[in-house]
Amino acid sequence: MLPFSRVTVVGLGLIGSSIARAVKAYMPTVRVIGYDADPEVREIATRISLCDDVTDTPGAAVIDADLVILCVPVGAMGAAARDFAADLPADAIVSDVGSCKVSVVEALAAALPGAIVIPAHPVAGTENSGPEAGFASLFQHRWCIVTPPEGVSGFAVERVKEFWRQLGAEVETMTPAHHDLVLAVTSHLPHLIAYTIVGTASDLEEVTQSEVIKYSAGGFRDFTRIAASDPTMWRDVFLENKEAVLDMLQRFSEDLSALQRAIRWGKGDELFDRFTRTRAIRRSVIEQGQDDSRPDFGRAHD
Ligand SMILES: NC(=O)c1ccc[n+]([C@@H]2O[C@H](COP(=O)([O-])OP(=O)(O)OC[C@H]3O[C@@H](n4cnc5c(N)ncnc54)[C@H](O)[C@@H]3O)[C@@H](O)[C@H]2O)c1
Ligand SMILES: O=C(O)C(=O)C[C@]1(C(=O)O)C=C[C@@H](O)C=C1
Repeated sequence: MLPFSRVTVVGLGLIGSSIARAVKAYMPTVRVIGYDADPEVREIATRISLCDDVTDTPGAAVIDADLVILCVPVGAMGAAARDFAADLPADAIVSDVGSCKVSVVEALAAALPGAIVIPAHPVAGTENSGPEAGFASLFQHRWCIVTPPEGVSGFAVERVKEFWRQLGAEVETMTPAHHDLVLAVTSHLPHLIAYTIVGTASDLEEVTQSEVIKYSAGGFRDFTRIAASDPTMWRDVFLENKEAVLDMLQRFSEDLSALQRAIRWGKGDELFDRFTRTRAIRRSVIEQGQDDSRPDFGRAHD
């Protein structure tokens, strides 16, 4: 059974446009309405028929919705929700896809007092952004973490979970604080490291820009993909998940210093042990089906 029949997507970039495409592909009878603050994005969304309708105001987009999903940068969630608050039907469920949850939960509670808000985070994406970057299969076999507030209706939570299952995701539930800690180490810190290493390489006076490009065949190339991720989105993630990221960064710096010492003092056993442990982690990631390099895994564009 369909959990919703009228879905509104606010923010028609990579994730919003992927949701719109996935709803059309996997729940074809559901009506999808879209809104984006950027008129150029609205124009593209209309031209490529992303939704059944793209409205010029946020209020018109939500007026008869039973699910509204905010797909804007995490620092813009509160403002985007305030823009449609007056027109939101009382029984509509509001959700979001933000990469961190504690600050988004607070922003949405302040912007939409009394509304049913059930946040979620599909742990799936790419380094690209905008309405033309999305694809329907993005969420297939990927995790979607739902962070329901205490006291919210179990039936409403189940509808949001079922929505994500029908888009192909595996659903998990967590508290917002636990989500932010886990994602700080599995997603936010890796992005910070990628932004740093690519910046460091391009700043080296002894190595020319063309050499960085020419010889970036292996590990560095993978870092450049991550470091090409959207600057607005990631600026907001680091500012809004500040405490958890700083906590993980502190641990990372300590571990990096230990490796630095091991290299300086020629402690080969220490390096070997560490690399053996991390190789085992990579192998269990692959065994659990989370290997992005598999051609059949999640990323196949439709
Ligand atoms: N990119 C990823 O890999 C990824 C994965 C999972 C979750 N997320 C989360 O999804 C959200 C969207 O990310 P994205 O990658 O789709 O970004 P994107 O840049 O592709 O799209 C964001 C869209 O939001 C619009 N927007 C900004 N402020 C707005 C407002 N106040 N009202 C209406 N529209 C507004 C922008 O014009 C833009 O079109 C973010 O919260 C991000 O943390 C991203
Ligand atoms: O695959 C990528 O390009 C991503 O960065 C996706 C990724 C991640 O870190 O896994 C990025 C941010 C999200 O909130 C969820 C997914």
